[in-house]
Amino acid sequence: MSKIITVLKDENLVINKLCGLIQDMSKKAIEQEDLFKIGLSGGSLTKFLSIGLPKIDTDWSKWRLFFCDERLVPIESGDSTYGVYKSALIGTTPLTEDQFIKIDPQLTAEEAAKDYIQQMSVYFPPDSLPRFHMLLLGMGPDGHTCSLFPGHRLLEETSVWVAPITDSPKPPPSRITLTFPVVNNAECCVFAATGASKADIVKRILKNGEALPAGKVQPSNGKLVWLLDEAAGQHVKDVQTGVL
Ligand SMILES: O=C1O[C@H](COP(=O)(O)O)[C@@H](O)[C@H](O)[C@H]1O
Repeated sequence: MSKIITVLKDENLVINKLCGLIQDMSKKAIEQEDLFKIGLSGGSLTKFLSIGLPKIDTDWSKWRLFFCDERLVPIESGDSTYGVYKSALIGTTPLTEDQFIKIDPQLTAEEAAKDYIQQMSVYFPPDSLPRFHMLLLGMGPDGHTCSLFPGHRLLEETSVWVAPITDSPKPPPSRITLTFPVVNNAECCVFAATGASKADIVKRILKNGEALPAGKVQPSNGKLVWLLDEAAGQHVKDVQTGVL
């Protein structure tokens, strides 16, 4: 695994760098496979992508957008990650609704996870682990990523690509999430975190090496990138690595 930790001056620079990386990865994937398979997270990432993605240069028709995790709520709810991207990206980019691989919020979490695996099987051969070109990840103040929370039994889940969770410590409680074997099989995983509220957890993971969920993201045959602004990265400037 190659690992890059970069602390940039402010959130705008994080957004520019993140979207520049997405542009480069999309071009490479489209050249090689004629399709770009990317996984999106919710939370603060929705804001970064809503600002940055409309400015990039790419062949949008080749994109297929999946969810690293999703909440089992109606699409109209402010908690629906797809709902947020739908309002922010359809109309401001050439993306269309059918390029998003969405959950069915009418299903139970268990049914939705199985259904999502079925939908993924159209794009990934069922007999090996899915290999996303890129996963865009967030990290909560407790160190969770996707809907993989500290101390939760799903951290050990290895038998399915996508798991249901009905006791998420962060509301809403019912969600589905990619599991670690899939996350760590991606070509490139990128964390973007900004603001002083993330400084302590960033230090615990990147400096102290605590085995929190976000710290367990270590793509076995891929690239890991952490993009931080000065506020989030204030305690880790001395552990910056690599060049982007
Ligand atoms: O609940 C969630 O939280 C994480 C982190 O969100 P952030 O707002 O602290 O960046 C997010 O990555 C995940 O997709 C979401 O469901």
